[in-house]
Amino acid sequence: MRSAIPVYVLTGFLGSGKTTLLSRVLDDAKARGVQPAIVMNEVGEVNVEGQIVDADVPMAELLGGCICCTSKGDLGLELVQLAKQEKPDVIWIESTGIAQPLDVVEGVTEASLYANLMLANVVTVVDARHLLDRLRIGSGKTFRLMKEQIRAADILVLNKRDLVGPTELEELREALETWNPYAAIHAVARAELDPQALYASTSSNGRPRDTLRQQENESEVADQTASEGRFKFAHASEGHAHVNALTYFFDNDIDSVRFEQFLKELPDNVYRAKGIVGFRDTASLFLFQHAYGESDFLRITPQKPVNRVAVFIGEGFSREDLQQRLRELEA
Ligand SMILES: Nc1nc2c(ncn2[C@@H]2O[C@H](COP(=O)(O)OP(=O)(O)OP(=O)(O)O)[C@@H](O)[C@H]2O)c(=O)[nH]1
Repeated sequence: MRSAIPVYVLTGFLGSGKTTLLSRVLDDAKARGVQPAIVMNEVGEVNVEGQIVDADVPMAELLGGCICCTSKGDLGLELVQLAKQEKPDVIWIESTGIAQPLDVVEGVTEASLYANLMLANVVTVVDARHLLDRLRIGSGKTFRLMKEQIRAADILVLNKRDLVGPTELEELREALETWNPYAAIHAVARAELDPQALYASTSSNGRPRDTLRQQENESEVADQTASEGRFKFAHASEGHAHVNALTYFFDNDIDSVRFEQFLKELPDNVYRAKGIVGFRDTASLFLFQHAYGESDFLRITPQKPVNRVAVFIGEGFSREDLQQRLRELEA
């Protein structure tokens, strides 16, 4: 019998660099002749990056909700279907930036009851700059979720090291080691690391998955504080109550300068924006990314028709205001 298909879970807060890392993983798999399959989960109604992923990589999409609550059952079904139909060598799940990792892990382990697959590593990508800022504040739901994602990891990718200084990087490394003494830490920029490091076996470092699960259960009865070196795991639905998303489809091309200005002026409670836009001053399409105050534009030539669309994810922002401003850009 063929050995079980390893399933890797990629997690990390919104905009930390998960897709950047996944694209390296896919390139590496292609170069080595390994057939991957991916499951991409998005809070918005559209999988922006999924529209430009290589067509020969089987992909399941879970849209309009987070794996760890609204799409949890779907994750199991998609995994079983992918495993049986595509028979890939490896499956990567990119969860939303707001996913509670342990719920995703549970979805995978459940699926392994029905298909020949098994949970391999949980890889958490951490945005160095963002974590540092949250560390300074030292509380809040986002900070708690980041810590949960860090604690659940077998491998930690401390990304965006270009945005912090050496002393700050050391401070972050110490925090990661305190919260998760079991995971290997890779401090990188642009998720630049040898993807083979992600496949390293974790059984040898004795990472106690069961202990982690036990801690989660304990936390339901004990309200622990960060100062005690432990913290409370929020229940998934509570953790998401504050998150909202807007998906906006453009009917028209827009002006590039005004759009850049619009991104710069996005309110602080919009953590993440991404999409595909057409600009009036050029015939090309662009994939845009906006995370934690920084924007990127990449000219794309999709091999299939794509939507002109923008997705915004944040906490308690006014969807109506944003929609109005987007309509003005189209006028
Ligand atoms: N400065 C800097 N920017 C980075 C780095 N890595 C990724 N980015 C940028 O950060 C933005 C978000 O990267 P993604 O890889 O899309 O992040 P993600 O975690 O997949 O985002 P979501 O799926 O929306 O949660 C993009 O604009 C990237 O180009 C890095 O190391 N340094």
